[in-house]
Amino acid sequence: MDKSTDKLGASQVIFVGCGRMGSALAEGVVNSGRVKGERVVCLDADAAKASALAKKIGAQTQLLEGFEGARIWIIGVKPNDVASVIRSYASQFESNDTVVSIAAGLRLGYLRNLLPPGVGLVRAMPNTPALVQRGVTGIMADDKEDLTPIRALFEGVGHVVELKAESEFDALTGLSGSGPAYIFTAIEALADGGVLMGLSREVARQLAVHTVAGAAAMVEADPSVHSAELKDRVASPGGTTITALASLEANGFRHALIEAVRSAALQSRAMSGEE
Ligand SMILES: NC(=O)C1=CN([C@@H]2O[C@H](COP(=O)(O)OP(=O)(O)OC[C@H]3O[C@@H](n4cnc5c(N)ncnc54)[C@H](OP(=O)(O)O)[C@@H]3O)[C@@H](O)[C@H]2O)C=CC1
Ligand SMILES: O=C(O)[C@@H]1CCC=N1
Repeated sequence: MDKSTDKLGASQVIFVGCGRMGSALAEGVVNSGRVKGERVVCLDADAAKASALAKKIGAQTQLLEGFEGARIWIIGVKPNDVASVIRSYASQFESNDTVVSIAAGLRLGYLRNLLPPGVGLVRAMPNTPALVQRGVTGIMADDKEDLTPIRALFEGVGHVVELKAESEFDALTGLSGSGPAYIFTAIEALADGGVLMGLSREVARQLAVHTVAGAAAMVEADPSVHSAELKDRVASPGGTTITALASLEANGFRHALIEAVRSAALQSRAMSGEE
């Protein structure tokens, strides 16, 4: 274990809000082995939801008593609930603690005003593939917060990108935060196409998911090869692929994806109160 994972492993990680993103992170973090289940606490307005998750991952449902190490609070409630949740825990935050907000649209300045002085603050935007350790998370510290253990936590569940300007969170949210939903829709539509052309649903699903995973793995394997080159290698002159690519262009495929990222980013910006 290196120093960064050491520091994380010695921490208590508290998930406030164990919904879709909070539970994916909690499960991914424990499965990564970087934090032991016994050091993880699951809290939710719905106690049964927190208990079920805690049971699944060997975590706790109450803060660890007498714990003197650093504590990382992951605030995983809806953006509209973040202020009231932070206020309700404010008296329990200590100077060794770091609060991590994963809420879309909420700026560090807004969050800082909710916290008692001396408490660390980090903004993060993960995505749900964290559940299977294939997430990607943007992180940024407020002030001079030590990002080492937070980086280690999110690296346990995938790739981490450290942002330098907070305005980049809007674009990152539109691309990777919301992005899994675009790809799930693409997988569903590809499978639908296969079913339309006579495949069984299960065979079509397998073909769609492995095609997307395989193409992504190729792009990941060699960053020096542009994805356009990989696309060209599939398209034979006068063949099936170029015929399909022409159809995608005619139907605004690229434009649809660009606009998806842009509109989600603009929504993230609007949620921050900036237009
Ligand atoms: N879903 C995603 O892919 C991503 C989400 N995010 C961010 O993560 C956050 C959560 O989103 P998501 O997981 O989708 O939402 P969910 O509604 O699935 O989860 C939020 C959870 O918080 C619980 N909750 C509400 N109030 C409190 C409270 N006072 N104390 C403790 N728990 C509470 C909710 O309980 P109940 O349902 O009973 O109200 C629910 O279980 C949002 O801020 C979102 O912007 C970030 C990246 C990706
Ligand atoms: O849809 C949302 O607002 C959240 C943030 C990114 C993904 N889900």
